[in-house]
Amino acid sequence: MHRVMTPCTAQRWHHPAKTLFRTQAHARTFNSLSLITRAQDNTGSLDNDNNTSTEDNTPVDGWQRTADGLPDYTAEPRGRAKGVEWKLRAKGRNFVDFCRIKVSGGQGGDGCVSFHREKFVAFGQPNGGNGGRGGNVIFEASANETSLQHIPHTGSAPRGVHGKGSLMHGHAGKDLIIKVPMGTIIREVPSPEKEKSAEDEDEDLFHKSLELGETEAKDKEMSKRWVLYPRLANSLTALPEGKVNYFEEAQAWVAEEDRIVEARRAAMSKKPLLLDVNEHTEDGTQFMVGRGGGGGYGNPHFLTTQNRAPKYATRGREGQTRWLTLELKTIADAGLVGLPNAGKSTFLQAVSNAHPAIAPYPFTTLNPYIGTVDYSDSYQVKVADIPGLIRGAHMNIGLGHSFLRHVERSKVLVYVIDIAAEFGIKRRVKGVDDWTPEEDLEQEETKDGESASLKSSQDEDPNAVNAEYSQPFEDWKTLLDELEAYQPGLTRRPSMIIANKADVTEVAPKNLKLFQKLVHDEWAKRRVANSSTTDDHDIQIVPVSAKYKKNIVKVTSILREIVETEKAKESAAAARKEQREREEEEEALAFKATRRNIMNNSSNE
Ligand SMILES: Nc1nc2c(ncn2[C@@H]2O[C@H](COP(=O)(O)OP(=O)(O)OP(=O)(O)O)[C@@H](O)[C@H]2O)c(=O)[nH]1
Ligand SMILES: [Mg+2]
Repeated sequence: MHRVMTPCTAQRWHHPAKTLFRTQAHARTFNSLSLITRAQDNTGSLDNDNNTSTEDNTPVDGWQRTADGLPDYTAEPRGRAKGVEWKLRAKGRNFVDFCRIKVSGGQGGDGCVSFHREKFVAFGQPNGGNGGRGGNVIFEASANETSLQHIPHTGSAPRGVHGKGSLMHGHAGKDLIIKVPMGTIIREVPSPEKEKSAEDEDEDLFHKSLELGETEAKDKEMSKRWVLYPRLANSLTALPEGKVNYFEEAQAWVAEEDRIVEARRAAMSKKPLLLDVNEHTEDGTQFMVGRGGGGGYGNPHFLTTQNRAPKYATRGREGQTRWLTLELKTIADAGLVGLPNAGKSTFLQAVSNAHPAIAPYPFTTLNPYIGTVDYSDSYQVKVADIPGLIRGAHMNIGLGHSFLRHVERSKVLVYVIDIAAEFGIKRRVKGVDDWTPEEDLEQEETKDGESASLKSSQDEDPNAVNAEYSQPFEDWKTLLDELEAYQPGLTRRPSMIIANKADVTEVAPKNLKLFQKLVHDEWAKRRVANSSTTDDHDIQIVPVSAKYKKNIVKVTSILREIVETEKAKESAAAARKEQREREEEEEALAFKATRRNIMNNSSNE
């Protein structure tokens, strides 16, 4: 069975037949209708109302038109350019793989002050119920979620229900369950809201007392923690001489309990929360991230042998509030890495039944996309297609490198190289090549005012074609450099190269030969340099045509081989770790037993 997971936004830019219409039947109807309209337009035999879009040149479907008024599928659709610009401006900050959320557990329900009332029972016992606990905020690992798009900015669980008379306790607030995709890292961050200090609170109280009068302000403050029986406050102020103020006693108890709860909460929040929902996490595992506040006590809680009619109850406690950042690092077996337009999405479409956007302009893919490659024996390999990488991505050029986090967790790196690329000169990237610190220094040293950087660029002719120059090789090196700049050691992962667009027979075979030679030389050099740490694997280069699905099976079988080897290595390492831990535990137990024996023997003597 094919299973494709994709963020919703990634599906936005498809072939028009896929974007505009829900079903293929709709698309077919539209295509046949539009063909009829076009045919009629060309013959000019029909001056109908339907072709207003071609008349006033405003295409209804957003695609640019060719001179003869037909949609130009090779050009970037209108409106999309804006989307790309926005993405480029935001440098990946607006990916749906990072978000911040404020979670707050629900407040506890208030306790109730109530007394039993019955005919001939004038002064019944207190019977106010306790308030219910506030709801918790819970994150649940879900294999069905693929992005953080659905995560709200604030997640507040509902409060507990208040207690009622006749000892009816309020029920607990419902837990708020937020589903998070596998591969999410949850971190607690400091609150951006300014916390009120004790001085600020005093000042607030002072202002309130100016507004309301001192006693009223105090009552209001007290009512934040206490539920008082009507007219209790008056009776407390006019307490006859010699009568004990039980309320003060109750306040002291509650203050002591508050202190303990605060200390426990402070101890718990000392270490900021850090959760990793990774591939070892089971689907449906729940993590409590915002604890609901406890419910308030009803008045029977304050019943003592002396005080038979407590006329106060407490309010529910505030729930726990936390600020969390969620970062999604897609978990895939293989990550496709390549320059824009190399054919990553085309390859993914060829090997899986994913339908990523494919178009001949750069940055077609704006969000990571995952497809599953299915083998005949039901084995599956998850492949992640990420946006194109360009030189300088580590300096946040292009879409930046924020999306590289999606290959960070891939076991295998698959470099997709356009083997038909033929420029002959080094591609210059704005912001990377225009300026270097060395150029600046040279400029300073130049006395005659002529820019040294200009001179140096004149000295070496950029258009000079080097016999050993290979654009695909330069592209591959760019990818390696960018990955290394993002995370040192990333390129040491098991990897393979897809030499895509091998169907372009004019250039591809010639390019491939040189590319293979240069890559093997470079790889050998790197293996020597990193001999202590590099896995001793060679890099395989497979020429394919993703567009025409040629040589795809070879790639998928090599990919499976590498993934299986890696998985076997991982499970062997996990088993070794488990064995070591078990041995350590047994050793510790044996040591304890021996010590106990020695102590027993010495006490017997
Ligand atoms: N001739 C030929 N063209 C190909 C092949 N694979 C992809 N293309 C074309 O290359 C262009 C870019 O393909 P995409 O799959 O969108 O490239 P991408 O690497 O995903 O690009 P970005 O998403 O922008 O990073 C499209 O016009 C494809 O039709 C191939 O094997 N042969
Ligand atoms: Mg793409």
